[in-house]
Amino acid sequence: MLEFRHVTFQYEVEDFNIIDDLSFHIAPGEFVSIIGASGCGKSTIFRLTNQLLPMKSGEILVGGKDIHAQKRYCGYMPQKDLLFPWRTVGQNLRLPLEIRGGLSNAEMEARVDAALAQVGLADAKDKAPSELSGGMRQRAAFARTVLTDSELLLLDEPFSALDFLTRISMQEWLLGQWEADRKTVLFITHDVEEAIFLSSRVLVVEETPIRRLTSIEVPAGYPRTRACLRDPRMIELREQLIDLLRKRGVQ
Ligand SMILES: Nc1ncnc2c1ncn2[C@@H]1O[C@H](COP(=O)(O)OP(=O)(O)OP(=O)(O)O)[C@@H](O)[C@H]1O
Repeated sequence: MLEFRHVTFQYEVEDFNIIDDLSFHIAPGEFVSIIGASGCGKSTIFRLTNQLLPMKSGEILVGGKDIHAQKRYCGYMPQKDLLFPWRTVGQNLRLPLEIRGGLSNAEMEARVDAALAQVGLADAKDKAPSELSGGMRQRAAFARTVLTDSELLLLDEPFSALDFLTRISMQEWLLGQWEADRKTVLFITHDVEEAIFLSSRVLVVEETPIRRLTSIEVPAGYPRTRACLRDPRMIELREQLIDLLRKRGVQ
């Protein structure tokens, strides 16, 4: 679904390639987390994938095709929900449909209503984003990301600003969504436990410049509950990942 082929990228103000000849591959329907120390370049991988940044060399393929030959091939959810405060929740969700065009008003409303119902926000359609809790705003932002109709979702620390309990319930909620429609998810997080609870595979950034990602399989199947975190193999993996990150520096 997503393939980096020898991708190199340098920020203009820097004198080195932060991404240096990087190759990796994500299969369709996988849920893969990327973990690594703060500032190591995780979000840069997303910004290259969605063409917010231009690569120096290499190729990025989505669904087997070069990204430059495609539009709307990925949905992107940044760390902050970025709902537009002057639009209602429903109007925020309409945005990707308006940008895409080709749908009647009634069709757009029907899609927005279905998406809101799916994330448990049917009653929030006419509210302002400021009237929602943090968890509700993240669910609305996720619904808007899904309405891009992309098979590939890039979620950049979507729950980092939430309190502990809301975060746990959002993780469970996201797993349920993913188990239902099996889109390909690439998920950046600082939280090792969050990574292993959600993912089938974890990609670890062990060094900057990023030349490779260390891929580690998570020894748990789906459907999954938090009980899996008590499995000795999961506990061992959590400690192994923490050690890997510590080797590189403070998280
Ligand atoms: N526009 C920019 N120009 C120059 N340097 C940048 C730019 N954006 C990010 N950087 C630098 O590139 C490095 C990687 O940034 P990036 O946001 O990809 O890291 P990250 O791993 O996602 O960090 P975090 O986990 O803290 O969000 C950082 O050192 C950052 O200072």
